[in-house]
Amino acid sequence: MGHGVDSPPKIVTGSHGYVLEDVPHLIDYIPDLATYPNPLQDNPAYSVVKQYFVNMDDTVAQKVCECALLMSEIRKLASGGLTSQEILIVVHKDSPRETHFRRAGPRQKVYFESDEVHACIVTCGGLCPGLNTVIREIVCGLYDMYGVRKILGIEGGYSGFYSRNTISLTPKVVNDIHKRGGTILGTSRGGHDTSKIVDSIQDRGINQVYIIGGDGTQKGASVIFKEMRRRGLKVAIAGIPKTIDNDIAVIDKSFGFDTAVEEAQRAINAAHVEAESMENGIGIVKLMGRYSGFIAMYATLASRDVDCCLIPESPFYLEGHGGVYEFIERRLKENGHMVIVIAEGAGQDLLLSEGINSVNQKDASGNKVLLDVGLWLSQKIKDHFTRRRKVVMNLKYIDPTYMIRAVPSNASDNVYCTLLAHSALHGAMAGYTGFTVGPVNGRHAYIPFHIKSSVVLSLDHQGQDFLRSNLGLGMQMELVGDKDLISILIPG
Ligand SMILES: Nc1ncnc2c1ncn2[C@@H]1O[C@H](COP(=O)(O)OP(=O)(O)O)[C@@H](O)[C@H]1O
Ligand SMILES: O=P(O)(O)OC[C@H]1O[C@](O)(COP(=O)(O)O)[C@@H](O)[C@@H]1O
Repeated sequence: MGHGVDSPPKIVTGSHGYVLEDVPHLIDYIPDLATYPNPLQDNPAYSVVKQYFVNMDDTVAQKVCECALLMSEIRKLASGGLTSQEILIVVHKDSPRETHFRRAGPRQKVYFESDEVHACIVTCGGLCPGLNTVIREIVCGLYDMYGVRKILGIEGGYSGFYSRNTISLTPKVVNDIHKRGGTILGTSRGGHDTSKIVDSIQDRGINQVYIIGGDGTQKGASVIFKEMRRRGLKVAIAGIPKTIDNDIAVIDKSFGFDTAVEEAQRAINAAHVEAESMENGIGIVKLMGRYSGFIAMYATLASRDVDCCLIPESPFYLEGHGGVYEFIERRLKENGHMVIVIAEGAGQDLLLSEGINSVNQKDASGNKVLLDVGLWLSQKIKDHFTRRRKVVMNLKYIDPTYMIRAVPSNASDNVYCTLLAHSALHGAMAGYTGFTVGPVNGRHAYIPFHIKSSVVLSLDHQGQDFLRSNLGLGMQMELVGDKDLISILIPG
């Protein structure tokens, strides 16, 4: 048994350019595994649903818009009873198209007996609203749907596998945790020691590992999976992607993002109240977004109080025609006050060019530590207007980052986390491994690690196109300067 560490990705091709980026399965390296009927079929809740299980050949198209289904094929599928949405998104493996992923969901056969399962859950990296909901739903889903009784919580992220305690998780223990922020398991950066982690999993007899975390975490999960496969262990590794920044291209949305946008409204409201209460009032709010401006942009669009939104994808400048100073001056003249939202990753090049430098500091996981652009911008604006232009202005700076991250997930994220957790555990029970899970065009899919960890979505041009094509509800966008600065004017 066992398999080369560098086994190539499982890619299945079909006619009409169909490509399935498949996920590994335990039988890839342990061929004679027994299968069992899915216990869900005996569950009274499912007995009335005849087509509950996902067909082995169902896959999800990555790009709906590029699907080139012929009308004749659409008619054929429609006559087979599929809805138009299913025709576009869930297709049989023989249908023509580009990249596809295996559709998530419960399978007819499972590769674990209920009392054989010994699962564990770990949360790694930064906090994000919804972590507790995902934990809760993995525990309750395994327990209630599959009759699993042994579920361990690993405390303190990856390093907790070999240096911390574990908690026994039952539906009773996790019952109310979705109402709390953070993660009941604790989390950490750094400390990924593959062989110690895999030893710990092996020594404890764990055979399903649920790993909740961002890009770094999923890279770590991928390495753990490869080592499991090398050792030939019957252990399913399921990743659940977490990023509050919502910057993973392949999935529709990440959990916690909705909550973050909602929570950011409180900071923007406060900035607006402060700004409009004073002569020449300026409220500046820094929001999360290391490499992408999704939170800043969505929070801006949701609020209608924001005049200018600066994101990492669009470089901006301060001085001269088309610069931020000019824009502020005009806005104050027009309206007497203004609100600026800036994503944490925006304008980093400007700080560096001024010699403000973090000596390339990295956090324990190796992520670059960003300079505080919100503080910097606030100071620059104060200096410019009070010293150089002799204008009386009042500036208030709000950085709500950790207040936003620490809240419990909202109702919509709770629903999403529940579905995500269920998709993950159905996949692990069905013997899939080395995958992350997420919605692709509205359908949950199992996505191999190599796809997940390599793509980060940038709003770049898309952001501007998105705004251009979607504004019209009384909002107006203005591109200032060399079409670099995105500013959103929202008539009060
Ligand atoms: N390339 C990598 N290989 C293995 N482990 C990694 C890798 N990158 C990050 N990790 C581990 O993943 C965990 C979380 O990573 P981090 O970057 O802090 O957060 P996030 O998962 O949110 O991106 C840390 O324990 C870190 O050591
Ligand atoms: O202060 P910390 O814990 O290092 O986290 C800060 C980082 O985490 C984030 O909030 C989000 O990270 P994720 O995408 O992994 O959820 C970034 O926007 C930010 O750069």
